[in-house]
Amino acid sequence: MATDPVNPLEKQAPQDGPAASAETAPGHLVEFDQVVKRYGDHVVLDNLDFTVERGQHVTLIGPSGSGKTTILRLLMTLERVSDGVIRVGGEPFSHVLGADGKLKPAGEKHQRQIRKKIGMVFQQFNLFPNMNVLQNITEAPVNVLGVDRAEAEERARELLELVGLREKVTAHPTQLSGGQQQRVAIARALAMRPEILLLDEVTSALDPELVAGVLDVLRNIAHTTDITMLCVTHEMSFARDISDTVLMFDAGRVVESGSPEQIFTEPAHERTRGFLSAVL
Ligand SMILES: Nc1ncnc2c1ncn2[C@@H]1O[C@H](COP(=O)(O)OP(=O)(O)OP(=O)(O)O)[C@@H](O)[C@H]1O
Repeated sequence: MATDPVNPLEKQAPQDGPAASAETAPGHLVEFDQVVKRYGDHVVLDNLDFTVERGQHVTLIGPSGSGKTTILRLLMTLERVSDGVIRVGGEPFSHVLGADGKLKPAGEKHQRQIRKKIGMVFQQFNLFPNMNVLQNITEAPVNVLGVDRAEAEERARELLELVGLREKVTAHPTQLSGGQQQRVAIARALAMRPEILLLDEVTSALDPELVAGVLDVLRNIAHTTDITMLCVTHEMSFARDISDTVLMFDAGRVVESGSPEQIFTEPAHERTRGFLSAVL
């Protein structure tokens, strides 16, 4: 499919299977419904409720250990809920509906199907060291989604343009700076045409002088595409720029949520005020 070279994310190709039906599914794109995550006796997420709407940019802020990364890891099925239900596109993600009408923990296959809607960029870029930039970006679309190679390469080039690395098509990861590698990782996540992009402290592992370039790329994506974003960041000015909603976490719960203006200018909760005064 031909895509607009300036904004390759604007037109999302229809996907196979459940993902296609989720395109039209009513309601929240992501829903955490009374989600509990425990490690032994340690309650990391405590009856957590929140929703993300299609096209919304939601940022999770809060002190270290408050559970932000765990939320993204649950969505990537790197962890399982201890209790409660996560829904994506209206479908239970962590559970399936049994013949008896009751929800039971979902199997790997169900989770993999729904996970196709989700792309994630981690702190560490984790590019394949033996592949060049183009191969890194096209590997999963071709081998996981079965996209035609020529089509995947055309899209990869458009995405490289979007992240400002058009001239690095044949470079290998070791020939790139950390910031450039992270921009390739962003392109790689977008190449899967996710409905939701998860960003987990994507600049934390970068040298300070490389942070701005990566954040500018993400600002551009946030402002010029309609992709849904769920972002964990310690970069407060970035959170302010891209978010529709900011969720302030403490001890596995949302203590306050609101627009960036509300949260950063007039935080209502004492815990938010304390956190912001420490980090701003
Ligand atoms: N595999 C694990 N086993 C035991 N405890 C864990 C595990 N993973 C995370 N935790 C604990 O869960 C809590 C929440 O961790 P999480 O990484 O979600 O916090 P966070 O808010 O993202 O913190 P940070 O801002 O430092 O990344 C922490 O107390 C952490 O030690």
